[in-house]
Amino acid sequence: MTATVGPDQISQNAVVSASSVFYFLLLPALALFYAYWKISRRHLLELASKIPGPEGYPIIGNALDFVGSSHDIFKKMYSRSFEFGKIAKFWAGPKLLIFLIDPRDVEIILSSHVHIDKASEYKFFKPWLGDGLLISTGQKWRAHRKLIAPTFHLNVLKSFIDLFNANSREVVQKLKKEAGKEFDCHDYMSEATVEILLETAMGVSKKTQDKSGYDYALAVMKMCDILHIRHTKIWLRPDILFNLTKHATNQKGLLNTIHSLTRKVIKKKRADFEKGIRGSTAEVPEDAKTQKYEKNVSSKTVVEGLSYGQSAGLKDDLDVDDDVGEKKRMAFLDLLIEASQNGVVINDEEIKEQVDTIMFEGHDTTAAGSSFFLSMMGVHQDIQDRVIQEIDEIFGDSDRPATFADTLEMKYLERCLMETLRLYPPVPIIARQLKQDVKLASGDYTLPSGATIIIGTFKIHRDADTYPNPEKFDPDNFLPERTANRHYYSFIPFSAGPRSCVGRKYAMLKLKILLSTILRNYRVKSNLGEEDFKLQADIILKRAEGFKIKLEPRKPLLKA
Ligand code: HEM
Repeated sequence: MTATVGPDQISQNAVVSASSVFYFLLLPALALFYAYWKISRRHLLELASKIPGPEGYPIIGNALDFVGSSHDIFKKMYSRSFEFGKIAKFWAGPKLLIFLIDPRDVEIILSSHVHIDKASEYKFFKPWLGDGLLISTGQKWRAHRKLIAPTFHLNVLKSFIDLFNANSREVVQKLKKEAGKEFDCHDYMSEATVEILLETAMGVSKKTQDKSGYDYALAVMKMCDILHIRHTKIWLRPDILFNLTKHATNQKGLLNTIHSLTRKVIKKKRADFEKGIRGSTAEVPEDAKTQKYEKNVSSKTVVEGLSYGQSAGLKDDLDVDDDVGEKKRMAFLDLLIEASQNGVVINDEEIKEQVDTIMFEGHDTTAAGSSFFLSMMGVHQDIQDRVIQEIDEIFGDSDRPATFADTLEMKYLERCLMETLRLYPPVPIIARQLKQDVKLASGDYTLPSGATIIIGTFKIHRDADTYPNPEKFDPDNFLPERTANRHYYSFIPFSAGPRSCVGRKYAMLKLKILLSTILRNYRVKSNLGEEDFKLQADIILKRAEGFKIKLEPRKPLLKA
């Protein structure tokens, strides 16, 4: 009997033989790809083998070091940092991470106009910040940096002083209800920094938003949690896996909250622009205006060997000569809207990306910096006494607003702020992707092209070779005679070089006014010591337990 073969059987056989061919070809293809991958990495592996670092497991490398809560990971990485010298490598799976601590090596990377590419980890910011200043690179970054840096020039910042005062006074009023109780000051600092940014750099009233600045700040904090999860849990890095998780759904909702505020801000500013309105439309109460108190001050920017958050010896594009005198410069969003009219330098989508970038970079960092400062005042009562004494000498019994000249007199407060940024830098690490080999200055090491370089700001700031007794809060670390003897790159809370923080001067000026206004009205207390702080670094350095302080009113409160 002859067996007959039906059409179904024929097509089944065809499928089987096609898949056999596929697997027959797939295996050699995979083997070839693996061989190519190994050969292409030979150079990287060879140079990496000369760099000290912990032993890792096959395939996953040292990825297990990144398991645990945000606080556990931070604690583990910091304690491991003492096992090695000033350079150490880690393997996050196949990815080579090299930590740099020596300021001479850090200078080579940060001062370079070549090594400006951000590490691939920054790509998780893309759905949020697009190609904004923080993550863009190449020609786009150069053109936009050139456009944006002048909008944070000191002459523009001086025009924000009244708004800094008005908003700081509102914080003092809002804090009234917390007097005498333990509470988390970060909530108040976040809300205030968002609202100050809206009224100054964005030039719109904070009433433009339906909700409070706190809702935006909360969405940003939750977004940072998600990004941190993707950085540390390497299996969540591919979009295809991430999109299957609840984090992806949460991210969608959070980005909606964040982007709806930025869209509203831009719409309002455009409408003002079309009506011929320029500058901030936020209202300043009469008693927060400084004009009648402002003395004639020189436009020098350097105070006691420091230039707004970095060593005076370091210069960047924010330190352009003040020769232009009082020449009018434009605030951030005004200038962007005007530049977009010609459509050459920046388009509408790019404006949105830059607004999102400034709103994020400008608020979460400063909220953390000010919360750590208040925590330090609470812990170190003797140091707080000296800050309060300096402020009382400047203002006496008057409740007048702080002028630019006053901020130059706040020398001890400035040293305390620097010391806070040294011990608790809001951006604890900076990461760059190398596109060519780099020879280091500190020893016979060469960083291979393709490696991710981690500038360990937190660790650099606590290096005993630079700072005697490095874990002690000591504002005298910033006395001119001490800063003069230090390597410029041993204090880099705002990064340094061509990609330094564009908001450095803005942040320092605003923080001086905000913090002095709070301390003119309250004394800070704390039940906890620094040893109780549980640090975590989900993008921005925070206290995992919250920034818990207590406030005691000092005298009748400033008028709102
Ligand atoms: C205490 C407050 C602040 C700290 C500690 C801080 C720190 C930093 C650091 C370390 C970087 C480099 C990040 C990196 O390379 O990954 C940076 C970049 C940046 N910051 Fe800040 N920042 C602060 C406040 C601000 C403010 C107030 C603004 C704007 C109003 C701002 C806008 C930016 C922008 C746009 C960049 C990207 C610059 C570029 O790549 O060209 N920052 N900041």
